[in-house]
Amino acid sequence: MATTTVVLATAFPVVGRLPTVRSDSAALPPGNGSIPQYKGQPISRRREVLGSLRAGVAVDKIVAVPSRTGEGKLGAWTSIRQERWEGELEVEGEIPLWLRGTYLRNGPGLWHIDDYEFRHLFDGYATVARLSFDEGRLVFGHRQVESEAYKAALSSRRLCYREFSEAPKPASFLAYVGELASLLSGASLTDNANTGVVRLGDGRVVCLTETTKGSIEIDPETLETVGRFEYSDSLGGLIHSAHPIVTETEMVTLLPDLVRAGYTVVRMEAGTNERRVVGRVECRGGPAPGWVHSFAVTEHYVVVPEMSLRYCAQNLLRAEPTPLYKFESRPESGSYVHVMCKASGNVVASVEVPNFVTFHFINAYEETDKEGRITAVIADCCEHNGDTTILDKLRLDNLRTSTDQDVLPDARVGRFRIPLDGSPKGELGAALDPNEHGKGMDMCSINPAYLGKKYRYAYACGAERPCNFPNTLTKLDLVEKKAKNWYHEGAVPSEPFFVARPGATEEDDGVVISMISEKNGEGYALLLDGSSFEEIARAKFPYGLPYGLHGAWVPKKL
Ligand SMILES: CC(=O)/C=C/C=C(C)/C=C/C1=C(C)CCCC1(C)C
Ligand SMILES: CC(/C=C/C=O)=C\C=C\C=O
Ligand SMILES: [Fe+2]
Repeated sequence: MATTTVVLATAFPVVGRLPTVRSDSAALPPGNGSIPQYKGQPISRRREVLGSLRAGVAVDKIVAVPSRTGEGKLGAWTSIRQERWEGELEVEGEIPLWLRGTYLRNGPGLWHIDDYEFRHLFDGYATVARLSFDEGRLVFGHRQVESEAYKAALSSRRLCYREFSEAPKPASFLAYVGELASLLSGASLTDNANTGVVRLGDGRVVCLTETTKGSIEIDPETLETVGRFEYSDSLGGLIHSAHPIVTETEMVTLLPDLVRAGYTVVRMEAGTNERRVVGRVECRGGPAPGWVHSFAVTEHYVVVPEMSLRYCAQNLLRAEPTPLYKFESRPESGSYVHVMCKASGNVVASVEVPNFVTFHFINAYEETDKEGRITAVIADCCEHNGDTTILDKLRLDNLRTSTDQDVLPDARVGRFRIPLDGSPKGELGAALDPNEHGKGMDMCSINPAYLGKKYRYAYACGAERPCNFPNTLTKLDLVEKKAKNWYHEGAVPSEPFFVARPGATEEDDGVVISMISEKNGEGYALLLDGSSFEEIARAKFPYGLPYGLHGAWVPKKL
């Protein structure tokens, strides 16, 4: 079998081999097929290797690689297994000399086990990419996160744990009863830490997902899996928000309580593994808590969203995915936002708000009157106009096949105003005209120095239509209510990540990093100037990377 070797002119050694590639995703037909059988039964969902990759690709051997001429296509949605790749990239343009440190990006990049294809973007096994910047040079690394779920799939060649939409199918009723027990104990839940990555105040780097056990420490330099991040407290809780708020001193997160619908707000001091309870929010709607992927904080408060898209016990138990996966839409139960005082743990406001759907909060801050009294909390999020269909639009067959159709549902910067005067209702509107960003809106970042404070700029992915996925990088000016957009035909950019210039006094003084998957199957790291939003540098990857979700910045130790 022919393979292509990528040779890079580099002062750094290139470590590792090119990835194992499953298929040319762009050419994959839609369709579901059946779930693999549990406990050694045959895997029944099979597909041919399609497109321009060489036939006979096997998962466990490096037998096919993309060529640099584009004959091996690696779109954003191509499943890739990469045990380790590391090497210096050639840079076009200029990387600012002050940019010293490592950008890490995590995401689900391996969407198959042998011939069995995962269905949903969120199912794939975690894949971390790194860009290390120093003295204007750039080193790239790429590696799988070695979760138990990933290792078990690799060795037994089948799905072994419950992923976001996939679950091993019990072979018999008895096995089903066993499954129920292991779901309740958490034993069957995945630890596939594929959503994001955070650098704790003490320097440890942890990959995360929504299951608590899916907290996995990695080495930011080698990307090696260090081991499971164990919480030393006895708070338990099988799930948590995938997006804790992390500062130099602490990490704050939410633990949804599926039994007594509510959320526990917890804080973990840097340097410890012990979460302590800040307070508890009782849900106002029922019967289960609303799904919480992320939340927001201000200087004094934690903003706890309660969406009417709620966790659903029946759907949690199902092996086959439903259109809303583990959730159900209950608009009649109402939507709420709760505000908890960080110092006392008291809930100081709990308001009903219009129906909303969000994955990602952008930021929040306190509104004050002329006397400096706090009158309200303002919280911004990437809001999908209350429409839950975005969740199903992130199915891989949709992402792979409807690239030229305008099927991305509209979204906006949803701005909540939560009064602190005891009023029963909060407001929700668009922070700027959604046409400014093509009515696509997700995957946001801000200057971290403005966390919880009044802020002006956010960076996110917007849309240039027609599209089936956010395909622009957009800089949002929330004061002027304008957006500047970066777009390249056919490209899929990942979350724009803002890194401030040390010593900067302007909010947008810094760079924005994104990884781009190109239409021709290649890809590159892109650096935009935070202020002008113009390109300042790019560096081509040795092969196109699968799409990734969220990132973190690890400053170079000086
Ligand atoms: C990748 C991403 O953004 C979200 C991943 C979410 C996951 C893996 C959720 C998993 C879950 C289960 C396996 C069962 C319990 C519910 C839930 C937390 C949704
Ligand atoms: C990629 C995404 C939504 C895109 C919609 O426009 C959501 C990702 C969620 C998990 O991190
Ligand atoms: Fe997320």
